[in-house]
Amino acid sequence: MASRILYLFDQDLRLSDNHALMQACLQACLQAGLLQLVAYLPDNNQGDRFGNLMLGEHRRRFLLESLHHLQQSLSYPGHHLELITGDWLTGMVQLVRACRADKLFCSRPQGYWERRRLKALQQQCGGLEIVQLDTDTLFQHALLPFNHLDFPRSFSKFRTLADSKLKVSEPLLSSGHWPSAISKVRLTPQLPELTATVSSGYIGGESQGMANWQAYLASGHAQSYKETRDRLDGWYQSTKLSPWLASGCLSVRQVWHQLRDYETRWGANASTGWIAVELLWREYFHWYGHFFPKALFLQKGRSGQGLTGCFYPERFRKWCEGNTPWPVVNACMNQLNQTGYMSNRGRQLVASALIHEMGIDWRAGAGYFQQQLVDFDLPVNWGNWQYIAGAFGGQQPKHFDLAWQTAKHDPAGEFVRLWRGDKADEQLDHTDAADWPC
Ligand SMILES: Cc1cc2nc3c(=O)[nH]c(=O)nc-3n(C[C@H](O)[C@H](O)[C@H](O)COP(=O)(O)OP(=O)(O)OC[C@H]3O[C@@H](n4cnc5c(N)ncnc54)[C@H](O)[C@@H]3O)c2cc1C
Repeated sequence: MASRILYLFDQDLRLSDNHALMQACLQACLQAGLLQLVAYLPDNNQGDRFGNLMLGEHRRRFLLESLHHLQQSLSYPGHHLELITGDWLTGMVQLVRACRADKLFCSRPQGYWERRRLKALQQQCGGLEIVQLDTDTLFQHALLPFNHLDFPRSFSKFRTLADSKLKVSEPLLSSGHWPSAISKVRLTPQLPELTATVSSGYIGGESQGMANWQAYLASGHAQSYKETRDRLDGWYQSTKLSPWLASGCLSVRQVWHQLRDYETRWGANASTGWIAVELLWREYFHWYGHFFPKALFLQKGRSGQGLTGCFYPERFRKWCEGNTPWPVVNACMNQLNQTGYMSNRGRQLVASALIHEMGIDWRAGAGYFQQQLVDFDLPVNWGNWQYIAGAFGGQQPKHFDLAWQTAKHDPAGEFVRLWRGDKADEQLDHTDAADWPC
C-alpha cells in the first residue's frame, strides 16, 4: 500500500538543505505515496513559573513571517501548509487521523517537552511511524566521537574533537521531486494575516535570511568580526545570523560552507575563523541539550554546581523593564524589549547583573529571554545562562564588572543615551513606609 506521509516543520522553516524534508519527499516518491505538510504556531499565552511567556511578540511575528514565506514557496510545487495552533497534541492527533497518515517525518526536537509530546503522539496514534532527523547541526549524530557518558566537559575539548575528527558535510541539493498532496483542500485554519510591521532588519523567511547573510559577506565586515563582535550596537557589528539559524530559515551547514568559500575567495584571517568558532559554540550547546535535555533547566545544571539565586519579584520586574541602578543594563534591556535583539556582550552583562548583582535565580532571566528574543534558541539560550551562573560544569561563574565594561564598550555613553539607560530608578529595592512602625 502506498504510504501517506506527514511532514512537520519545526525548527527547520526552509526548503534548502533540509535533510528531513528531503527524506520524506524521497520516500513518498519511491513508494508512489502522498505527502502533507504541517507547521505548528504556538500560542503566546502559556507562561512559566516566573510569569514569562513561552513566546513573545517579536518571535511570534518573525515565525509568522517565516511561515508565510514557506507557504508561498510550497505553492510552486502545488503544496500547502496545514497549521496547528492551540494544543499541539490534540491538533496533531486530529491531523494524523484526517490524513490517515502512517508516517511522520520531522527534525529531531531540541527540547525535553517537545520530545515527550512526540512520544505521546505515537502512543495515541498506534501504528504511526515517526522518523526524526537532524537538520539544525553541523555534524551528524551517528558520527559523533562521544555520547552522554564522555561528553566533552569544556568547549576547548569539544573544539579539538571537532577539528580533528569531524567534518561538516556538504549541503544537500534539492531533488526537485515532490509527491502529490494527500489533501488538496485545507484541513486546518489558515495562517493568521501579517499585521505588525517592523523597523528592525529581523524579517522572517528563508530568502530574507540568505539575503542578509550574503549582504554581510559582501560588506567585507567578516574581515574585522573579531574586533567588532563585542560592541554593544550596530548592524554589521556581528553577522546577525541568529534569528534565521534559530528558526531554521537558514541551514547552519550551508552558512558554514559559504563562509569557507568566502575565505577561499577573499582570504581567511582570525576574524573569519572566529565566526566559525562561534558556530561551533552553537553546535556545542546543541549537543549538550541533546544529551542532557533535563539538566538544561536545572538550577545547578548537570554538574550540581553553581549559584543558587532566589526570586525577588520587584527586582526581577525592574530588570525586565530596564529600571535598575546600572545604566548599561537598562539600555540593553530597553533595546531587547523594543527590537527583540541584544548583542552578545549585552546578554552577558544583563545576565551577570541578574545573577550576581541582584541574586535572582538565573532561570527567571533565561525565561524572559525566551519570551523576548527574536532569535531564541533553546539549548543556546539556556546553555549560555548556565554558563554565566557556573551551572554548566567545568568552569567558574562569570561575573562581569559593570562599571569597567561600560567604560570599555561605551566610553562616550552613546549607547546608554540612545537606549535611554540613564532614565531609571537608582534604588534596587523599595520598602513600603506603611510597613514600618512609627
Ligand atoms: C545569556 C545569553 C543568552 C543567549 N541566548 C541566545 C539565544 O537564545 N539564541 C541565540 O542564537 N544565541 C543566544 N546567545 C548567544 C549570542 O549572544 C547570540 O547568538 C548572538 O548575539 C547573535 O548575534 P549574531 O548572529 O550577530 O552573532 P555572531 O557573533 O555573528 O555569531 C554567529 C553565530 O554564532 C552563534 N553564536 C554566537 N555567539 C554564541 C554563543 N555565545 N553561544 C552559542 N552560539 C553563539 C550564533 O548562532 C550566531 O548567530 C546568548 C548569549 C548569552 C550570553
